[in-house]
Amino acid sequence: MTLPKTPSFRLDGKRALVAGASSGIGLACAVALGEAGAEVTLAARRVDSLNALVDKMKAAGMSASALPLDVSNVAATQAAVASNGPFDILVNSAGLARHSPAADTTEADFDVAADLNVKGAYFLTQAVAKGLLAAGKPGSLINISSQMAHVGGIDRAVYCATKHAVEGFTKSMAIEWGKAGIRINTICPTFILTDLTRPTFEDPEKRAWIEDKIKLGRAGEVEDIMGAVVFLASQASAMVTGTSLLVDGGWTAE
Ligand SMILES: NC(=O)C1=CN([C@@H]2O[C@H](COP(=O)(O)OP(=O)(O)OC[C@H]3O[C@@H](n4cnc5c(N)ncnc54)[C@H](O)[C@@H]3O)[C@@H](O)[C@H]2O)C=CC1
Ligand SMILES: C[C@H](O)[C@@H]1OC(=O)[C@H](O)[C@@H]1O
Repeated sequence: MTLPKTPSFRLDGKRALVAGASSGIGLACAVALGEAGAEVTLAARRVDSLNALVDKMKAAGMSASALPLDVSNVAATQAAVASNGPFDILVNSAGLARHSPAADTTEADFDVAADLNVKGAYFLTQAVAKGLLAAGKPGSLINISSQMAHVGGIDRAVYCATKHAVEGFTKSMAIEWGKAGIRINTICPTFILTDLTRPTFEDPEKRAWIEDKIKLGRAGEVEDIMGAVVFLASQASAMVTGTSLLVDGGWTAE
C-alpha cells in the first residue's frame, strides 16, 4: 500500500502580492507568505511606510520588495499589476471601516467604504486573475473579508454590506475561473487587535463584549491569520475555492 502524500504548505517559487501590507493583518500575511518561501511584493499607498519592513524581511532571509498601490484607484491598480505581475498569489488586506448607526450613514461614508472594500477589491482581484489567465498559470487569490460578511453588526451596516459583497464576487469569480486553475477564497477574521480596531478595544465595555462573543474567550491577534493565509495560498488547499475561511474564534457559531 502506498501512503497518501501530505500536500506541501511551502510556497517556494511563487510570487505573492500583498495589498495593505504596511500594517495589521496585511503585514502579518506578508511575513507568513515570505516565511513559507514566496517572493513577496508588499503594496501600500506610501512605499516609505514599507521600507523598514522590507529590510527586516530580507534580513530574516525572505524575498521582499515594495510597490506603491492605492487599491481604490482602479486604473492605477490595473497598471501596477500588469507591469509587475503575473502574481501566483494575491492577498488583499486593504480595507477600511466607517462605523455609524444605520440611520446616520452618509452617502460619503458609504462611497468611501464601497470604493475600497468592494470596488477596489473587485478590480484588484480581476487584475491579478487576468495576469494569470494571460500567462496560462494557476493561482490562489485571497481577500481579507470579515466575520461581518456572515452576520450583521451594530453600527456596521455599511461595513457588513461591503464584506458581504466581497463574498458574492469571490464565489462568482471562483465559478468562472476554476477550470483555469485559479482559486479564489476569503479569510473572515473576528475582531483582531490592529490599528483599525484599537479604538474599540480601548473601550473596556466593548472589549468585554468582544471577549464574550468570541467563544475562545480572547481577542484575535494578527498571528491567528498567518496559518490560514499560508493554507489558502498553498497546495494544502488545492480543492478549496469559492468559500470563506472563518477565523472567528466561534463568533458565528452561535
Ligand atoms: N482588525 C479586525 O478586527 C478585522 C479586520 N478585517 C479586515 O482586515 C483588513 C485589514 O485590516 P487591519 O489589518 O485590521 O487594519 P489596518 O488599518 O492595519 O489595515 C488596513 C490597511 O489597508 C491600507 N489601506 C487603506 N486604504 C488603502 C488604499 N486605498 N489602498 C491601499 N491600501 C489601503 C491601510 O494603509 C492599512 O495598511 C481590512 O480589510 C479589514 O476590513 C476583517 C476582520 C476583522
Ligand atoms: C473594523 C471592525 O470594527 C471590525 O472589523 C471586523 O471585521 C470585525 O468583525 C469588526 O467589526
